[in-house]
Amino acid sequence: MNPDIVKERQNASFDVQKLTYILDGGPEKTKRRREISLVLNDPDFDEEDPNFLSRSERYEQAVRKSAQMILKLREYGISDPAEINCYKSVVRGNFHESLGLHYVMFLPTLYSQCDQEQSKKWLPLATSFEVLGTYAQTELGHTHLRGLETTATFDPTTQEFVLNSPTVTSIKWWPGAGKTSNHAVVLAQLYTRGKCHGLHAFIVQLRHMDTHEPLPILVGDIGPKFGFSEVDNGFLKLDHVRIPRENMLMKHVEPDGRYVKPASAKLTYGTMVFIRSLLVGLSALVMAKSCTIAIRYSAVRHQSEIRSEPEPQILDYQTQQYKLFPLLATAYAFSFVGQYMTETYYRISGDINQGDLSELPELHAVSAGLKAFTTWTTNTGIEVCRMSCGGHGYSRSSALPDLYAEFTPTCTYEGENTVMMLQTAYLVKSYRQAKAGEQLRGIMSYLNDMEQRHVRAHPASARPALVDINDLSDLVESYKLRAALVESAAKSIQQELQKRRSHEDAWNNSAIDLVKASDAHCHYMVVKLFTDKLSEIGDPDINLVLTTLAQLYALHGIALNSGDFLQAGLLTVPQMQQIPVRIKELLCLIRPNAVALVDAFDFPDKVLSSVLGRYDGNVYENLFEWARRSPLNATEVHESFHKYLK
Ligand SMILES: CCCCCCCCCC/C=C\CCCCCCCC(=O)SCCNC(=O)CCNC(=O)[C@H](O)C(C)(C)COP(=O)(O)OP(=O)(O)OC[C@H]1O[C@@H](n2cnc3c(N)ncnc32)[C@H](O)[C@@H]1OP(=O)(O)O
Ligand SMILES: Cc1cc2nc3c(=O)[nH]c(=O)nc-3n(C[C@H](O)[C@H](O)[C@H](O)COP(=O)(O)OP(=O)(O)OC[C@H]3O[C@@H](n4cnc5c(N)ncnc54)[C@H](O)[C@@H]3O)c2cc1C
Repeated sequence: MNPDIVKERQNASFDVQKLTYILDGGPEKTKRRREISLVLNDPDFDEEDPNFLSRSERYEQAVRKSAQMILKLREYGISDPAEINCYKSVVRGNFHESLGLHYVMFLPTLYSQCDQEQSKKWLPLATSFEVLGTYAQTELGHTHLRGLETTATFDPTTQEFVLNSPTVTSIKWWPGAGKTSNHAVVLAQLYTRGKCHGLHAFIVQLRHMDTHEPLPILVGDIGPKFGFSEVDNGFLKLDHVRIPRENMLMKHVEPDGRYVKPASAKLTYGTMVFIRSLLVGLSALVMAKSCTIAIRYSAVRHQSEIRSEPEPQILDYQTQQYKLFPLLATAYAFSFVGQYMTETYYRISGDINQGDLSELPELHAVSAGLKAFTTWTTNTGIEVCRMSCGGHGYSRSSALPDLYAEFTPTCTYEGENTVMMLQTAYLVKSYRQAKAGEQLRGIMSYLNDMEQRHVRAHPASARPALVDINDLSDLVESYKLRAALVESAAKSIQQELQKRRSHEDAWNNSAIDLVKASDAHCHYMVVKLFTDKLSEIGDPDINLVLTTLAQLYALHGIALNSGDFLQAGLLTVPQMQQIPVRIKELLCLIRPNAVALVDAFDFPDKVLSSVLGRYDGNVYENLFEWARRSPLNATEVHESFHKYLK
């Protein structure tokens, strides 16, 4: 064990184990997660580092791993969805699996959209992995759902739908598992009796069940990408492909071609809401991994000098702390927001299953906004962690390049982040309702008292100084008032309408304000949920250290967005000048607990897969060993010497 890291652990002021329990949701859950993590000792999962493999080898390795996972899940009797998720995230490490989409999109779509008869047919096939599925929605030319071109035309004479990609731009593009899957959920515009009824989901067989040869359908892999090398993102061109009427999910077409409206057309989009909710938790996980690597490495890396003494640990540099500790605070904040998002998703989708759709718009708005907010923040955070590790952060051995490459598409898939932030129509609507005197419920209820607060952009000098910057509840209150930026967005729309612009143009001309409002709303939610969590934590040592992190999260956010807080008169200039001073004090308070705080995330070394983030801190000898495994070192003299240099 590296002596620096031993010393760090001795300095901790709280019980790491107890904090792990809080993150997991209780000691029983930690125990179970650790039992599941023992699978890492299984020699069947001993794999070569994918960084040393070609794309084709990586794909093959991923398929093998996916198949092994299925067999082992059966062998170990793991069937609870949360436990399957835990098992997979342990085995998957920092990469994706080839059957990922089958689990996260195909199966959930079947579960939520099959009627009884369809469930009876498709669920046994899909859960036994005879049917391997993908989710084909995006097209070469479109992702905006109303603009999708693929058609499904009902033919009552044969009781079939005819699926067609009429143009190049309508070719399905991106669906994972282009080579792996034999079925797809295809999203297409439904036509029956000559009328278009919008987007619906259909199950389409793509490949022969025994030979895996494609049916008369053009299907394949779209080629190498920024990351996602394990995943065969695919293309799919359908040329008048016929499928039985029974393959339309939720069966909205009667045998005579009559269309039966669903309770809400948006239920077809349910799987996206599910994944967006999951991505909030994934952001927390990846931020926590990145911080673990960068903070452990910063504790064992010595460089330069502060005083004329031996080289200090780089974690002692104030600037290093300023780079990493706000991200550490973010990892904790997002962990609690992830827990909230999961609970909210299951609560509201439970109501939806019972026929109560009243909270669907809020679920959509919250999941879209938090997905965008947390993935954007995490994406930039991983890169800060990588840079903070200097040159060794650039090596794939650090895992940080892989974490970045694998995570960055979360900002794009399941709804591009700007587009997701623009799903703030709900915010503006809520604002208008509150202004009209309606009492809002839930997370939007803070808009109820906006009129009394009169939060508007007028001179700070005309306002009382509301905020004690050392008081978390005051900080939550100022974030809440900043979230009233939605008022500016609503006003911008109003002004555009007064200039006789159409509603659509007024919306587009106010889009920057709308995204800002959405961002401020999400930021408020994160600060509030983090603060609320503190009241549940009885252990005084843990409460203290998490309160310090929550304060840092809140103040750092204000420092980054100082213009908003000043403009709205929520803070005075002298208070604003106090914030960097307080932030520096908080960095000093966090410093002795930094390693213990990342230890509490409890990532086994095999899951982190990072030479820099090793628990024992023995970085240098292992870096050397890792480099020696590079395929370029397989021979002492590379063949290129004989071919070109000699
Ligand atoms: C603790 C650790 C946890 C770890 C968990 C790990 C789990 C692993 C996670 C997964 C990881 C890896 C796997 C990765 C696999 C990659 C998957 C990628 C898959 C995809 O990308 S699939 C394709 C996704 N595509 C999109 O998301 C498209 C985005 N676009 C849209 O959604 C829509 O076009 C739109 C922008 C929302 C607009 O829709 P539409 O044209 O219908 O819009 P309207 O303007 O007409 O809106 C009408 C109305 O409907 C409301 N609305 C829109 N969407 C929804 C919805 N989903 N639900 C409810 N309501 C919705 C909208 O607000 C309007 O309301 P209004 O009329 O104004 O009241
Ligand atoms: C790794 C990966 C895996 C994927 N897996 C799948 C899958 O399994 N199945 C599937 O169906 N799809 C999948 N996708 C596709 C993914 O869902 C889309 O890429 C995503 O929805 C974004 O759409 P787009 O690529 O068309 O971007 P575009 O919508 O073309 O975005 C380009 C730019 O235009 C801007 N823009 C677009 N619309 C607006 C607007 N209304 N207002 C303001 N700005 C706008 C965006 O902000 C962005 O800056 C995957 C994508 C990736 C990268």
